Amino acid sequence: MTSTTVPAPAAPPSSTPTENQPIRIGVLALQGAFIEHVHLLERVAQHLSVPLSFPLIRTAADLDPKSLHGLVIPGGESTAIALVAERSGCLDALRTYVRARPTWGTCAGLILLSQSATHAKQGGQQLLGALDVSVDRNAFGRQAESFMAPLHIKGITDTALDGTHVPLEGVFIRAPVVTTLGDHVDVIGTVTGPKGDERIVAVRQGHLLGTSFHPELTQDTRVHKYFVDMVLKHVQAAGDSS
Ligand SMILES: NC(=O)CC[C@H](N)C(=O)O
Repeated sequence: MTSTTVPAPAAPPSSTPTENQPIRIGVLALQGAFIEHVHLLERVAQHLSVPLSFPLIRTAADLDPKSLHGLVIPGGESTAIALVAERSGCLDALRTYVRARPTWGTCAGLILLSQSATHAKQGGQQLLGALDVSVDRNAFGRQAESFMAPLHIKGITDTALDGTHVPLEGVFIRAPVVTTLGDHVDVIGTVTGPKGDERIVAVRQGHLLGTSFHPELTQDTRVHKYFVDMVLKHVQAAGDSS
């Protein structure tokens, strides 16, 4: 496993029970835009006093819930990620992991986390099934119909320190939308699509986060900070950093 560690800057001791052990947030690196997530997470880590590391996750052994505190499943192609996961023998470990620890799926990652997906390939597409939603894959059309749109996400400030309004920039590339929701799923973001209709593009279900856009392709670290905070709170609540 490749690992990137960002040393914590000299700062007052944190209340997080890390005992100098880094909190490890993995990025699934089977296919897709994984390294971009590592870069944004590293930028978030530079502003925190807690030591964090961001291992690239490729095997079942990498997915030990005792030593991996959170996981990002990147965008890419959900069928390809599922296929590689199956062939490399980590699909079941992923299924177990995402039920236990904070996991954020972006775009293809959201599709993988969900319980069902339309436009799944004939013969079925392997999903992790932890997030109680159905998604419509490629709901906005093909690659050429990719678009950017301003977004507001519940729980993420869109007011800058000087009081100006700075919405997140949503990058949608062959993006899915959430079409049905289980009782425990909160809608935290919608977007007005190119055809003027309001679509669900960000959801939260306890320790799971799903976004159909790509914050890792922008310079804005707010969604990554939101997820890091989710992981830190989960570690604190569980007292399981060792
Ligand atoms: N940018 C993306 O991750 C696209 C996901 C793609 N629509 C899929 O089905 O996997």
